[in-house]
Amino acid sequence: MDSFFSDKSSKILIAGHKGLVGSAIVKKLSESGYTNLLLRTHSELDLTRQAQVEKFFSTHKPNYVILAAAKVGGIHANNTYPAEFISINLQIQTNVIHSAYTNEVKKILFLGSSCIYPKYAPQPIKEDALLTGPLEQTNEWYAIAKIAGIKMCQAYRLQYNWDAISGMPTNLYGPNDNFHPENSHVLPALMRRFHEAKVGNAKEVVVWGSGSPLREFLHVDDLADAVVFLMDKYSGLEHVNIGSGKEVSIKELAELVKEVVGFQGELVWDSSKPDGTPRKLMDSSKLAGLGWVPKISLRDGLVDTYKWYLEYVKQ
Ligand SMILES: NC(=O)C1=CN([C@@H]2O[C@H](COP(=O)(O)OP(=O)(O)OC[C@H]3O[C@@H](n4cnc5c(N)ncnc54)[C@H](OP(=O)(O)O)[C@@H]3O)[C@@H](O)[C@H]2O)C=CC1
Ligand SMILES: C[C@H]1O[C@H](OP(=O)(O)OP(=O)(O)OC[C@H]2O[C@@H](n3cnc4c(=O)[nH]c(N)nc43)[C@H](O)[C@@H]2O)[C@@H](O)[C@@H](O)C1=O
Repeated sequence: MDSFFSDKSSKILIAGHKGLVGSAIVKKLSESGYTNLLLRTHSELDLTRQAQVEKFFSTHKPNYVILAAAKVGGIHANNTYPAEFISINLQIQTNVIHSAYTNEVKKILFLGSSCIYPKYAPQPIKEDALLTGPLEQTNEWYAIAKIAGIKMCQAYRLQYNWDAISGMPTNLYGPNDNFHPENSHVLPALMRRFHEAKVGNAKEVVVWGSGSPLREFLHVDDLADAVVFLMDKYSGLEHVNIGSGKEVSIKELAELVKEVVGFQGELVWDSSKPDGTPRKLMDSSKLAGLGWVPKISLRDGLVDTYKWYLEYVKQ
């Protein structure tokens, strides 16, 4: 009767609402008429602190939780801060999932990442490839935390018959992304570098690695749409892949970002930087079978993101 879609006045906690994913989910829910979103910044509520999290849940009693708060970063950040990536993510997800259960949240959605799968998983990667082989080293600490999150949702579902689900997004991008020069993901890093090179009349831009790795990108507005769809339509033990189904090489991506930004110079490849996993195209046919498909092409999404960057980020 009071399902996620039908009761627009339900109290919904969107943890991490200032981030790339959380902000897109807030926008999607607000546009869809949800009126009772519970939003706390990191400084207002530190999710690594168990006592703070428990107090928040027992005071505010959310009906639903979408967990989009995490320690997140690109290949360099993952490789450089392994202790933070495993410990912060384990703490956040353990505190939030457990307090959500004990405070009778009706449903929780946990977000993992496509890096949970084995480095050499058969492509496109189906959900059942989880734990079938060794992980990519550059992000194995983050991946281990994410796998623990999926397993925690499964364990609570099995023991308590509680509606905890997990979505596995592919590489995401869009407004409110992190544009840090070293710690961000490839797409915002290149957008910023090409923009600064264009403005500074630089002749060349450095791009990391060999350019040969393949990646699958999804605009964050599509991801937010899929998350709301899963909150309403999916209840099951297995996690669900959320991808675009389209992959590009890093070289193709760099050329596309260069074109969208309007940089006229050359690309220089820095082979001292790691390539990471060679390929991680997910099979998102389970989600398609439930009735959800993405809408935003990579080119349109890049144009939209650069427009946002010019309005909100550029110096
Ligand atoms: N971006 C991507 O390409 C992908 C992301 N994902 C997953 O999606 C989810 C969201 O990622 P994304 O939006 O990109 O990440 P962001 O870094 O953009 O956002 C994460 C948010 O979590 C908050 N946060 C971090 N630590 C804490 C804490 N201790 N207490 C409270 N809030 C905290 C951050 O606040 P603050 O900045 O103030 O610390 C930030 O607002 C994550 O689970 C991530 O693993 C999955 C696949 C790909
Ligand atoms: C979403 C996913 O994202 C991370 O994995 P990743 O896909 O390897 O991340 P990435 O976006 O940082 O790099 C993609 C590719 O791009 C190349 N590359 C070129 N030039 C730049 C560059 O300037 N910056 C970055 N970051 N990469 C660059 C880079 O060398 C690599 O070959 C996980 O750690 C983890 O966070 C996770 O789950």
